[in-house]
Amino acid sequence: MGCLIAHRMQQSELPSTLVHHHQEPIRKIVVDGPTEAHLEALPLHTLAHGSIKRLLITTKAGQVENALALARPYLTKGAVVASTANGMGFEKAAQNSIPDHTFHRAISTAGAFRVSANRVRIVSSGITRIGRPGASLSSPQWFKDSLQYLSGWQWASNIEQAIAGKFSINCIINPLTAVLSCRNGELLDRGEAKAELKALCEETEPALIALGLWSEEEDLLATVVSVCQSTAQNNSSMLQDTMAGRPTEVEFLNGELLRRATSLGISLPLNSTLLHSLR
Ligand SMILES: NC(=O)C1=CN([C@@H]2O[C@H](COP(=O)(O)OP(=O)(O)OC[C@H]3O[C@@H](n4cnc5c(N)ncnc54)[C@H](OP(=O)(O)O)[C@@H]3O)[C@@H](O)[C@H]2O)C=CC1
Ligand SMILES: CC(C)(CO)C(=O)C(=O)O
Repeated sequence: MGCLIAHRMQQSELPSTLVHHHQEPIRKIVVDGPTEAHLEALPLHTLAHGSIKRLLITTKAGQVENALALARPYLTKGAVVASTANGMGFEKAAQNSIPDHTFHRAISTAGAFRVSANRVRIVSSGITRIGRPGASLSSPQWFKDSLQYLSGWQWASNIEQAIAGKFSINCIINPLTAVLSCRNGELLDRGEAKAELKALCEETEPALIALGLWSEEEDLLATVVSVCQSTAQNNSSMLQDTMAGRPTEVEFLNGELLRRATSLGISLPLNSTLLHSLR
């Protein structure tokens, strides 16, 4: 995600620096998109303390807190910080690691994945909504000066809605594709997968509604089916993580859903089984 955004900023001639948490610079990252491009990533420690005015953190949900703690000395007073991570349940810890700064969320339908250590493939640039949870502000000046120039980027005065919508869909597609080891589209093509998809939606939708994360007017199964169709060839991010032996974001999806549902006395056995098999 970091390379996708850095690439888009480079194309739009918006000044940006791609920074990573390792010791040495990466001189050449190849970005495969409609055209091939190259990026360079600098180690965070080579920047001057107090020099970052705007920071987009593009780690997985479980790494946001640690990445922010590393970045904190490099932020200017009043710096704007945003995370592109999916899922829920990491926001409080993230905000606590940068008490003097405001934490934003960016929710994206983009698709990019690492083909190898220094090669990234962009599948789609998608739509990215960014906003400040808990504050319904109109588009701030820093957004108008920068990210507004990236096509597909929008200011969201109600970012919670975008977070909840993506969370709900990811709670269904991601664990099922990871456990069944199939592409998103195969959830619809394989009979037993389709039955599991339907059963998981039936269990999850009332809990999401009770938690205020999904609207009664929307049909979760129909929405999920439509996302599976439009991303049929994708390996979901959770399947990519299990295939690469990386930790998944399941704790911030089904894990967080189960914690919230339990607090309302709702039990979700299918979600619980998926969580335990992916932990
Ligand atoms: N990829 C996509 O198309 C989309 C991704 N997202 C979301 O964006 C987030 C990032 O996804 P994605 O880019 O695919 O994930 P990746 O795992 O590909 O990249 C995460 C990056 O974070 C780095 N990292 C890990 N730990 C730390 C740390 N403690 N401090 C600083 N950097 C760290 C990793 O470096 P290293 O591996 O070297 O440790 C890696 O470069 C996820 O939450 C994902 O769900 C949302 C929409 C689309
Ligand atoms: C929508 C979906 C399932 C697309 O692959 C996704 O967001 C992910 O893989 O994390």
